[in-house]
Amino acid sequence: MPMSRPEPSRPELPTVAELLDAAVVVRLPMRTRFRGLTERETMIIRGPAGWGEFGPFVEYGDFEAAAWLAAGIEAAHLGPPPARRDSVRINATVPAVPASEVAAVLARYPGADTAKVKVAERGQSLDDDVARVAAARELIPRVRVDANGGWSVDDAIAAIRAIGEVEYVEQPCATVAELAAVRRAVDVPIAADESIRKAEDPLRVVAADAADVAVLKVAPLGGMRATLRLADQIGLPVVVSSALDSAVGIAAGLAAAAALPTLDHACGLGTGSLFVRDVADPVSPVDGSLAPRWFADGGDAVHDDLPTVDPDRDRWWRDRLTRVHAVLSEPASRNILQNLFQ
Ligand SMILES: O=C(O)CCC(=O)C1=CC=C[C@@H](O)[C@@H]1C(=O)O
Ligand SMILES: [Mg+2]
Repeated sequence: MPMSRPEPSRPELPTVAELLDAAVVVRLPMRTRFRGLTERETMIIRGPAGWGEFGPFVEYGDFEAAAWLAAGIEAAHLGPPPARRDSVRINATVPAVPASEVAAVLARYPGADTAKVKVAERGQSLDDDVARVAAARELIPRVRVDANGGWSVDDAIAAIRAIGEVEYVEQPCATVAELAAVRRAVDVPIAADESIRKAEDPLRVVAADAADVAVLKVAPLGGMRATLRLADQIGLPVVVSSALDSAVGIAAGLAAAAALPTLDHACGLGTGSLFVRDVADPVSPVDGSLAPRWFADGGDAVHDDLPTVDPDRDRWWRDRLTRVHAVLSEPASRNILQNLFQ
C-alpha cells in the first residue's frame, strides 16, 4: 500500500517564472492515430512534490486550458492525495483501427478483461465499428465503446442495436439532452465523458438522467482532488480515464483512481501503450492492472534524455503557459484552484 500522508497546508500559487524554469516541452510519437493525432505534444513541470503535466490539446483556448494547468500545478506542488488501493484495473484502449489490427492492440494490455473500442470515427462506417467491436469481443470478456459524441440520437440507437451487448456506450451523442434521449431508448448503460469534462455544470448529466457512468479525467477537471470531489458529488459509478497524457499525467490519473472510496470499473489509464516513446520507462499492466507511481525524488524518475521539440514549439508552449497562468491568477479563476493554493 502506498503510504498515506496528511494533506499538505496551502502553499502559494507558484509564479509563472518558477513554472517556466521547471518546464520541459516534449513530443511523444504514437503507434496509431488516436483522436486525430500521430504525435502528442505536452509539457511536464517539476515542482517540490514531483512532476506535473500541462498538456491541453493544442486547439484548446486559454480558458479551457486553465483547469489543465491547475492539475499540473497540483501534482508538482502538492503531490497525490492519500491512496486507498495499490492497484488500478485498466481497460485496453482500441483506436479506430481495422478489425484485423485489434488483436495486436489488445496484446499490449496483458490480463486486461475490458476493452474500450473507439467507434463513430469520421470517414468510417457502422460496419467498420461492428467489425472492430466483434474482433475485440472474440478476445476479451468485456467491451465498452466510445463514440465521442459522433452520432445523432437516431444513429446512436441504430448503432447500439447493431453493435450488440457492451458494458456501456460512452458519449454516444454531443449534448446532455441527446444522451438522455438515447438512454431512454436503449437498454445499454450510457457513460458521459465530454458532457462532464467540457460542461459548465458537470452535474447536469445527473439532473437530466443522462448517464449511468461518469468518465472523469484529472487534467480537464482541474486535478486529482477536483476529480475526487466531483466523483463524490456526482453519485454515479466512476471511470478515471486519461487525457492522452504522458507517464506523468497518467501517474496523476492513477493517484486519483487509487484514492477513490469505491472503484468498480476498469479505468482508461492504459494509453501509455499508444506511445512509441514516453517521458519515463513504460510500465505494462500486470494482470490487467497498473500500480500507482509517482515521479518525485525517492519515487520514479523521468528520463534525462527527453524527446524535446524545436525552438518554435517550445516558445509556443511557454507563451501558452504564461497566458494560462495569467487566467488562473485572476480572482474569477480561484474556484478552479479549489482553495488549494493561497
Ligand atoms: O479511456 C480510454 O481508454 C483512453 C482515453 C481516451 O479514450 C481518450 C483520451 C483523450 C481524449 C479523448 O478523445 C479520449 C476519450 O474520449 O475518452
Ligand atoms: Mg471518451
